[in-house]
Amino acid sequence: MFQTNQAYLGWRYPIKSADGQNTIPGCPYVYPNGQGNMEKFYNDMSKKWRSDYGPIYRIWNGTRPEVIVGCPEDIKGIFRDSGEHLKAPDMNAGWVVGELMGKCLGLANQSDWSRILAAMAGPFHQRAASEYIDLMEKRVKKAMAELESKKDQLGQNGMVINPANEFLYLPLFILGDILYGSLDKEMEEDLRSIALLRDQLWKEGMSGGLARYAIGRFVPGGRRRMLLSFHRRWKSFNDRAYKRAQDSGPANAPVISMYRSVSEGALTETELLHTLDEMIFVNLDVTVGNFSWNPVFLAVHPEFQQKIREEIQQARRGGEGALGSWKAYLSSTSTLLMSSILESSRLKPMASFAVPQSCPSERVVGGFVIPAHTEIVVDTGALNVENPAWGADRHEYNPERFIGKNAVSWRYRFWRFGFGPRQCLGRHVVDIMLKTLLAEIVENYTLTPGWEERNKEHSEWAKDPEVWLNLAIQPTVWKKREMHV
Ligand code: HEM
Repeated sequence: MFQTNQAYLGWRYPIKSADGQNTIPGCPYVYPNGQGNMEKFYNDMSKKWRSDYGPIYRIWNGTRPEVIVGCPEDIKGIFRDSGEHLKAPDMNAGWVVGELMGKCLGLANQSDWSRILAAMAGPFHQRAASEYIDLMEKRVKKAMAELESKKDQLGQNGMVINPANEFLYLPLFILGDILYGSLDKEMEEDLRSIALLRDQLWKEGMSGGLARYAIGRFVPGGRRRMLLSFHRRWKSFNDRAYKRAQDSGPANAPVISMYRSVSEGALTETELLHTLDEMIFVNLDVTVGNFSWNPVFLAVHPEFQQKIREEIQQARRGGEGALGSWKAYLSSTSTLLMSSILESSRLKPMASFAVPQSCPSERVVGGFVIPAHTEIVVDTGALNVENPAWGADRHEYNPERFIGKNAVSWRYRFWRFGFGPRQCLGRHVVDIMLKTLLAEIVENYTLTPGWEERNKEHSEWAKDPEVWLNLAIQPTVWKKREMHV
């Protein structure tokens, strides 16, 4: 059966070199999941596959082919019209993932994409992002105070911190405040507990098997019950949040206009709930994972900690060379604070592979003819780290490489929020969120490594094997700085 599948899939999805002589290299199909998503994300096979097959190759996500690419020239040819791309249905992960977010903005195509975007983008425009700084600072200070209150458990000589544990719900609450108008205690608790259920379902979905193939829908049992419970609770939470915002919340809470779009027929209820899921839950993991490496790199590099601290002190004083005000500092994209976030995301991209998407027309990529509608995936490490354009020190942590440079200069060689006309909707807001949190930490604490084997290169640092994204597990020691005691 395996041989037949392999031969059939090769015939069904031919990908040949431009001269027709060679077939694209890549992994053989393996029943039932191919190389997705456990191999691709959880086990992060990127280095091995790159070394086995070269810069462009094919894997199987279930029985769907995915072409992996990682050269800037290829990325440019593929993503210049990303607004016209087709996203893989349900991320090629199967029906459970589809039930959670299959109709969200990030997986919608072409005219559906523009329609959902028009209804959901309002709160995430660049000009809106800095308006959330007060709200973010309030949430960050609350999270830090909670951390301080655990000091006795965590140790007087410095707290051993795993940011993924301590700040897990911070982005959830910040996004909740933005979307629904300041969350109350009950809503916080509700969101926290729905997030736990959602996390269980997501893991099921990503593990494949019956959660991938449609037949699994008809298998009674725990998975179906969990899904039903999640759908019921998620809808009920949003309906209540909408009603609260309408009756007594801020009149401009975005949830109000989003619900209005549904009643006016511009958006279906499922599109609304799936996009809110994407914004709140999918991006909770993404944001925490992305943030988690920052304290780890800074702990190993006290010299950059100190430089960022000096920059912060100058901005606080509003002195010469500072950016006028604290909010202007947090909004700026040309500070060392921002550069350190960029450098950490460069060396530890949010995931080893991007979400699959296909071009509406044939493309010749790396000498191979990729037929229209073939799903393409970016190998983020090949692009962000291995590409020689980053220079001889490309494997080193050096935030200053971004200083004085314009984002256009790394447009197709740095994967973070996607490429071309279609990119992450939350990018402006999330950058300010990350800067607000990191500034608070660096200003108030000195960070040192808290893990064994400190002399290991960062390329050997393990990521959390239980999580599909790149999530740091190296604990750091945070010691309160004297001047603030
Ligand atoms: C550091 C954190 C984050 C990273 C690294 C990140 C990265 C990404 C990436 C790579 C994409 C896919 C772009 C593509 O189509 O190729 C994306 C899409 C998206 N992100 Fe983010 N994201 C982050 C946080 C957030 C947050 C907090 C939100 C909340 C609003 C958000 C909302 C979205 C949405 C709605 C899309 C789909 C956009 C579309 O297809 O038009 N993201 N993000």
